[in-house]
Amino acid sequence: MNEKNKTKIKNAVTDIIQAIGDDPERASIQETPARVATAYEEIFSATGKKHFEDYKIFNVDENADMVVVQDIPFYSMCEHHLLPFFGTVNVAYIPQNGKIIGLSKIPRLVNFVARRPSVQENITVMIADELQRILNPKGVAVSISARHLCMEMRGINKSGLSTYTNKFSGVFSDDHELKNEFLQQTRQK
Ligand SMILES: Nc1nc2c(ncn2[C@@H]2O[C@H](COP(=O)(O)OP(=O)(O)OP(=O)(O)O)[C@@H](O)[C@H]2O)c(=O)[nH]1
Ligand SMILES: [Zn+2]
Repeated sequence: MNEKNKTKIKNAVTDIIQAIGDDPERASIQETPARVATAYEEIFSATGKKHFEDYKIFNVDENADMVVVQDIPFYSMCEHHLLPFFGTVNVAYIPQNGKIIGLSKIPRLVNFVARRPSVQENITVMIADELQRILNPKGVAVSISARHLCMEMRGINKSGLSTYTNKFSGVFSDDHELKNEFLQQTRQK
């Protein structure tokens, strides 16, 4: 993020502090607008970026049946209230022609997708679509369990609700046994 946009965030946060009835000059919050700008720079770092680029493809002789990376933590911000939603993601794919990706790149892909204002459904689909684009595997499965603070600390005010979303493509959408194997292995609480 460039300095001009960080300054915009700082000024906006100063206005918000004033509008909620606090004093931006109060000693302990004087640095808050700058802190929020730095935090937003990180939290929203992938805003507007369409494609994940930070990966290498490896070729192996034998195809694994199913590669699963489970319980990947994520944090995002809902695009309706700019409040956090967070939880865990499970990602599976079935390689094609021995094409695989470094395992660490899957949590990196999750971060890439999450670091923008979004909704849970879009994050779920975007992770699946990016993996499909990168590897052209036989199939991709993504499931997300998340808590939404906009439902917990305001509005409906219901604590502890979990929202579950799934996206299946390729063989995972055609083969019910495979889909169930994924869902059983990754069963989310
Ligand atoms: N489908 C979906 N909805 C979401 C997500 N995050 C937040 N929402 C919902 O987005 C909706 C926005 O609805 P609005 O009626 O425009 O906003 P609101 O008046 O603040 O709604 P309440 O939260 O019901 O008070 C709410 O129902 C939220 O619960 C998400 O990831 N997916
Ligand atoms: Zn919300």
